[in-house]
Amino acid sequence: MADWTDCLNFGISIAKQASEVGVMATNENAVKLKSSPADLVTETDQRVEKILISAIRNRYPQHRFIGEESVAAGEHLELTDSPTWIIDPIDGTVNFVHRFPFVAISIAFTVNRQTQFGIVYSCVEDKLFYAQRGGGAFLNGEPLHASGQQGDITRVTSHMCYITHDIMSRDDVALSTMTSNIRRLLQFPVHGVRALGTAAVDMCQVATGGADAYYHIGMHCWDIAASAIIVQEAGGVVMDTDGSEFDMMSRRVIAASSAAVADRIAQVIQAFPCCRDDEDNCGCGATGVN
Ligand SMILES: Nc1ncnc2c1ncn2[C@@H]1O[C@H](CO)[C@@H](O)[C@H]1OP(=O)(O)O
Ligand SMILES: [Mg+2]
Ligand SMILES: [Mg+2]
Repeated sequence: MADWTDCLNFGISIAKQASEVGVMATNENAVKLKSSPADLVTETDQRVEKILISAIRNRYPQHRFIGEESVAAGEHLELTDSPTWIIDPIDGTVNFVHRFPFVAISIAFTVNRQTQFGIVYSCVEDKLFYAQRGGGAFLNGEPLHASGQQGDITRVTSHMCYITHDIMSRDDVALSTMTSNIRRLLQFPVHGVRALGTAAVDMCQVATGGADAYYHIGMHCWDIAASAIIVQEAGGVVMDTDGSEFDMMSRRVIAASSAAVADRIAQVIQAFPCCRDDEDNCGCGATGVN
């Protein structure tokens, strides 16, 4: 089996460099709207993606890329069997613009469409989450372990802490489904609900054991691919919101401390129409969700 450790180490070093010269070096206030008032892009997002892709391309000229800002600029999104880097240059752009201190660079690497490693660098916190397939998950070099929480409602100590998401869509159907899902989740024994404003770092909280579950519908592959393998390698579970196998292109994810917790969430939440990442005009009827 091929060993992708060199690529992992290279990805870690360029994520840190791009954070230093791009994310942390910039006070950005030139903002453009994308799909909704919560979906923003700045020149720094675009610059950081260029820094990452040109460094990787220089070192690995045969590799392919799926980058959030390249796709936004019109590049076709297609995951093939070739080695592919899936990049979110700034996860948490709204935070970045407001200087709310959670922004991350998220990088996943796939071969034969299977994720080999994931890197989430939380720039302001200087926290480096990473995991390689079969090699465990780490935070700044220390092993990560999901909580193992089973969601046993008879024990106060087993009450869960959920991480949830920002509601970024302004579409009526999506909004009412998401808010009613939060009400449904609060019927479980829940100690607290949190959201940091970056899906990648939110999901990594499940890998640390600090949160027991995260779910969302409407993210893109670059938001969740890296943190999904980090959760799995920390002993957590990722699945589709309908309970089926996790598919990074489906834009639906539950990340949880155990299969029991993930299953319970899958049973209560409702989905809303949302086109797959790898399907143009899928005809699902979604409006304003992208
Ligand atoms: N259409 C959208 N609008 C706003 N945020 C989105 C989004 N799709 C994904 N997100 C992600 O949702 C989280 C909170 O807004 C972030 O991780 C953000 O990623 P981004 O910052 O890379 O856009
Ligand atoms: Mg993102
Ligand atoms: Mg982004």
